[in-house]
Order: sequence, then structure tokens, then C-alpha cells
Amino acid sequence: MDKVRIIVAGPRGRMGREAVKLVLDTENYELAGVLDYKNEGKTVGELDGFPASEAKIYTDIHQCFKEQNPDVLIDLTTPEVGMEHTVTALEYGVRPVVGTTGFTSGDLDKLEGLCKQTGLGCIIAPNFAVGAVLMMKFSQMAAKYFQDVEIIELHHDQKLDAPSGTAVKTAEMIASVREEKRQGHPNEKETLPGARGADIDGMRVHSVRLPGLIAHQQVLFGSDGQTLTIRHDSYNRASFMSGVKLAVDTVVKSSTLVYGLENIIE
Ligand SMILES: NC(=O)c1ccc[n+]([C@@H]2O[C@H](COP(=O)([O-])OP(=O)(O)OC[C@H]3O[C@@H](n4cnc5c(N)ncnc54)[C@H](O)[C@@H]3O)[C@@H](O)[C@H]2O)c1
Ligand SMILES: O=C(O)C1=N[C@H](C(=O)O)CCC1
Repeated sequence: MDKVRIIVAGPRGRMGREAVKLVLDTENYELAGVLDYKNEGKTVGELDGFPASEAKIYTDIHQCFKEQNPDVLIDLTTPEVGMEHTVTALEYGVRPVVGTTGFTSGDLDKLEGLCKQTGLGCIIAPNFAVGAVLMMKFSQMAAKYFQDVEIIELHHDQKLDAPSGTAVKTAEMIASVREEKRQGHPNEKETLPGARGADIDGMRVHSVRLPGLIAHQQVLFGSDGQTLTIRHDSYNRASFMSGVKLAVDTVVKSSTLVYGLENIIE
């Protein structure tokens, strides 16, 4: 069987480093190159702290795709860069696996259209950790019985986007089954703006940023005389890699946009 030729965008980032390792350590994957904004002309093996690899570093995505003709792009960058990479990948016939968070619903609509037009698969996964996907699914199940819910997401203090992609996805999954409700007292008033967190469909979302954390979320449900808390913790970035592998193995066979790993986990 031919190896899956993969480009990793954002290789020197916290997630990108793990993804490069995953690709190099997986027998039927080949690291075709990486996309960075610097180090053009060097190889991955020349970067500090990277395993031996002759894969080339590109700063120009067009040159990269033309020279390497890869099968898959794994993007772990920032929302603006990630969206540009994803659109360009689909235009070049490359299937994207996107872990980058912060895409808007407009971005997702555009990508869905591009997938239809090109017949290519694309996977956007706000969270690759299997436990986090289960947390979201369990929360969706619980929301049928508990209308009142608040989400607390906790991440490291270098995270750029808030709320997290996971919190947004969780709220969307809950909203799809929950009877609409504006929570809290009808006369509730914030005496300090932001005290009640962000509002997604009447659900409150609170973002904590602290050094020492990696990626954590708890979903709290309340009703008469009882609460239910569903919590997930990622203690390292290796926790995301089995999900990245599942997404790569799935996207090479798919022809539509998939938003969320819950749609491909059995
Ligand atoms: N889906 C998931 O399970 C999951 C898990 C962790 C992080 N994330 C998301 O992944 C993204 C990256 O997270 P991180 O913690 O690795 O961030 P990071 O800041 O450590 O890494 C981002 C990398 O992108 C690189 N970059 C910026 N502009 C670029 C460009 N034009 N071309 C190529 N590379 C460029 C930066 O140099 C940096 O190394 C974030 O959006 C984060 O929310 C998702
Ligand atoms: O470290 C991050 O950044 C993470 N972002 C994702 C999100 O926004 O949900 C998932 C977990 C880690």
C-alpha cells in the first residue's frame, strides 16, 4: 500500500511538534514536508529538538503543494492562517485535517461548499482527544434531561482564542437537543461586565487561562436539588495524537466536510 504523504503546518508549535513525531513514527505515513513562516530551505531534521528527517521546510504553500503533491495537510496554526491553508489545500486536491480552532460558522460554510465542489474530504476537529469527544457526547445526552448548563473551559495561558473550540462545539451539540432557555434570574444584572461569561444560546461559557494547565473542560448541569458535572482533562499533547491519526486515516477515504470527531468515532 502507498504511504500517505503528509504536510504538517505549524511544525514548531506545541501541537505541530507532536504531529511531526506522529507522522515520522507511523509506518504507512510519510512526512512530505512542513509549512512554516521561516526556515525556508532547511530540513525538519535541522530544527532544534526534532528527530532526523530530510523533509523540507516550505514558507510558500503553493510551491510546497506543487513540489510535493501531498495527500493530506495537517494544520495546527492560527485561525486566519489555518483557514487560508485549508482553502488552498482543497484547491490543490489535498485533503485537510484541521486541529486549529477559532474558525467561524462562515468559514465552515465556505469549506463545506469547497468540499462539495472538489469532492474532497476535510476534517475539522476542535478536539482530537477521544475523552474530550466522549465528554461532549455525554453532555449532549445529559442536556435532554437538564436544561440548565454552564461550561467552564480551562487552558494554558498561551492560548490565543477564547472560548475554546471545544467549548463552542460542546455548546452547539447541547443546543441541538436542549429546549431553548435563557438561564439565570430574568432580572440578573452584571455589576462587572463579563462576570457571567460568554453567552451561547443562553448557555454561559467561562474561559480560564493559567500556566500549568494544558486543556480541560467541565460541563455543569443543574436541576432541583442536584447537579451533574462532566469533566475531561488532557495532561499532555500526546493525548490528541490518536485522534489526529484517526482523522488522517478517515479523510483519505472521504469526500465531504466533517466538523467534529464525534462524527467519525464509532
Ligand atoms: N484540535 C485539538 O485537539 C487541538 C489541541 C491543541 C491545540 N489546538 C489548536 O491548534 C492550534 C495550535 O495550537 P498550539 O498550542 O500548537 O499553538 P502554538 O502557538 O504552539 O503553535 C502554532 C504554530 O503555528 C505557527 N505558524 C504561525 N503562522 C504560521 C504560518 N503562516 N505558516 C506556518 N506556521 C505558522 C507558529 O510558528 C507556531 O509554531 C490552536 O488553534 C489551538 O487552539 C487544537
Ligand atoms: O491548547 C489548545 O489551544 C487547545 N485548543 C483546543 C480548543 O480550543 O478547544 C482543544 C484543546 C487544546
